[in-house]
Amino acid sequence: MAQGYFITGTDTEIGKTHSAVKLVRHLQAQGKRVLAMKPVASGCELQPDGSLLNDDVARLVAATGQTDLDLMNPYRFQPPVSPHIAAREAGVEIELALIAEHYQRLAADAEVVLVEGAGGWLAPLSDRYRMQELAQRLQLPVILVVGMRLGCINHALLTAQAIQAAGCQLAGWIANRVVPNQLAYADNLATLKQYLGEPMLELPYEG
Ligand SMILES: Nc1ncnc2c1ncn2[C@@H]1O[C@H](COP(=O)(O)OP(=O)(O)OP(=O)(O)O)[C@@H](O)[C@H]1O
Ligand SMILES: C[C@H](N)[C@H](N)CCCCCC(=O)O
Ligand SMILES: [Mg+2]
Repeated sequence: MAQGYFITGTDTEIGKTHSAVKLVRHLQAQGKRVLAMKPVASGCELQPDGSLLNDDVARLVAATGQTDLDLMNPYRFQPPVSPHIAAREAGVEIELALIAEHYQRLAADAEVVLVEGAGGWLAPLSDRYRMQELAQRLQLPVILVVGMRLGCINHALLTAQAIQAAGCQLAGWIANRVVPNQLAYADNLATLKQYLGEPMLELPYEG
């Protein structure tokens, strides 16, 4: 059975997928078989064959080589809005049990499974569930991607506090440089280290 990780972030669009792809490649370089999961994706494009494809999913499968997109991404919605709104508009009830079943099937076939949330830690999936409940249900340690920019210290500490309060394990965090020249980057990083410990990875800005 694979070791799984739930990848969350300080916000949407701060590099969860970017970081997940880097982690996939890093683990593959160690000889590990890695699979990815994006259980719920909003902001999908309609394909010529009528299916929906999310860019995160495309980027993850390009790294892992997965072919079963229904298994890794059971829930997809076209509008680029919060998943609970997209699901409600589509008349879909997101079921954690179904996601857990898909996760188990991926985990049976890999050494590491990376599960990317959507948005941040408390982004809603429905009126009942948020990303937090999904991570709890899958019982996965959490990797927190911090999009390094002004305001990220507050967002990172709030998120870390919520992860711990939920009884989840913060396995590590990634300092992802989403802006080219964050003022006082080194001091920001040092402050985050004081609270969160060493990051597992520091990713450069790739402009
Ligand atoms: N280190 C980086 N350097 C340059 N660009 C980056 C970096 N990290 C992320 N980006 C860019 O920022 C954008 C958002 O990144 P990404 O899609 O990984 O965010 P996300 O947190 O996964 O968002 P979502 O909540 O939609 O899943 C992308 O265009 C990505 O290429
Ligand atoms: C469409 C977007 N790129 C993400 N996939 C979904 C972001 C959800 C954010 C919810 C919120 O916290 O307001
Ligand atoms: Mg993403």
